[in-house]
Amino acid sequence: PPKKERGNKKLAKEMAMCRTVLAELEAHDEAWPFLLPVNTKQFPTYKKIIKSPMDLSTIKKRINEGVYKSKDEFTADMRIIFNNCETFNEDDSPVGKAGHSMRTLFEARWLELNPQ
Ligand SMILES: Cn1cc(C(=O)NCCCNC(=O)c2ccc(F)cc2)ccc1=O
Repeated sequence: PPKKERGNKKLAKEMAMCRTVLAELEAHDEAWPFLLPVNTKQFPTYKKIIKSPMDLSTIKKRINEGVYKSKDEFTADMRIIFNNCETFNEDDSPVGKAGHSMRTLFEARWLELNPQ
């Protein structure tokens, strides 16, 4: 089949995997800080400190709107979530701890589905 068709099939498979991992993270008990964009009325300094806000609902939207051109763009947005969390939260805070465990969960699951 033509290159373009092969590429689209590959991307569809990659996005199906991204959807699977995203759904698993959303279902996790410690996903609550990351399900929606951080409320900047509740946390007024957030916008000043965090230059690239990201959350699981935004990633879901981007998958469904066909924004990602590869699984690497998906993983880059996922890692922004966890890096932002470390920037804004103490490691031993509830949100900080949730961020560390969700990052560990994501990276382990991602490796399972993407043997290097
Ligand atoms: C990533 N991050 C999150 C927070 C944070 O406190 N975020 C949630 C506050 C309250 N929101 C909920 O508890 C909630 C939200 C959605 C949901 F479906 C169920 C519960 C603070 C700093 C930070 O860096």
